[in-house]
Amino acid sequence: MTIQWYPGHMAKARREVTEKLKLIDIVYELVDARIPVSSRNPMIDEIISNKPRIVILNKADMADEKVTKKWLQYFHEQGLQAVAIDSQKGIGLDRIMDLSKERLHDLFSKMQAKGIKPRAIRALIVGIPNVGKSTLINRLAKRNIAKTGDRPGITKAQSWIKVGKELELLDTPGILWPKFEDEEVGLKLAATGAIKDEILNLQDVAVFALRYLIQHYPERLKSRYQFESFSDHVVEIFDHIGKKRGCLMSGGLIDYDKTAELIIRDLRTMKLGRISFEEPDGKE
Ligand SMILES: Nc1nc2c(ncn2[C@@H]2O[C@H](COP(=O)(O)OP(=O)(O)OP(=O)(O)O)[C@@H](O)[C@H]2O)c(=O)[nH]1
Repeated sequence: MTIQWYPGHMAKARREVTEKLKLIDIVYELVDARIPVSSRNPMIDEIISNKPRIVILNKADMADEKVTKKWLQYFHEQGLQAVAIDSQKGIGLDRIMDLSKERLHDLFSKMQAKGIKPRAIRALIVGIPNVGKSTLINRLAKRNIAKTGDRPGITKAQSWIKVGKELELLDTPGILWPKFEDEEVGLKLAATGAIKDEILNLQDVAVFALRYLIQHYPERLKSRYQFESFSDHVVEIFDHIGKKRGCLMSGGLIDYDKTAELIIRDLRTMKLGRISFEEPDGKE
């Protein structure tokens, strides 16, 4: 789903998340491990405020492991707990629970000291479109999704999903907007598939991706597209790939749209391996 964000829509999304925050103990902020900053909501700190939070780097199976490690360190240095997961295969999910307990230990001890009966941790998943919120909810819930029903005393009925005995998730995640006014962020979102292809220029996205690959992953390019001699000029690389893969128009001219499509498809289907598009010590 791609949402067209406009000011009214943003305000509504923010209001909805703020409402939900009142019901929960902890926020799971889902980001794309390949672009952990570009896939964040630009106002997230303000929106979440001082509610406990865990940053979850999803789709870690598609990101460069070495870079993901740096990101985990980066968030740690920012005072945030972070974990890298693959919600499609369910890898790393146990760690979410461990970190949640760790983070909420003091709060729950205080509640107990006040005589409040121990209960499950209540959590809300938030993130930009397509980051994997539903996949994570389904994974966590496994097959035995149990809704605990509505809670009294809240304006809008909310359903909870039980995850074992110790965790309850709000069943509708909070959808937030990305920082799309920044062109480079838009290109990164497009390269990773977070933005629908119809609303962007595929050639721009492919050129952006190629430039990044030339700089950070030249070996992957060389082996995927069999370069005999490798130029680091993006147009020559584009031409080479177009020719090599038969993306030609009548008269033998290179079909740049087709070539761009092929490059992007290769990227998204991991034919070029696990790739991260931003690093904490580099550009965002
Ligand atoms: N490889 C990989 N793909 C994932 C992972 N998590 C989700 N996906 C895929 O990413 C796509 C989007 O996932 P969703 O769960 O629909 O994302 P969402 O955040 O709920 O999206 P919206 O409903 O648009 O807000 C789907 O094709 C998922 O299969 C993951 O950890 N690894």
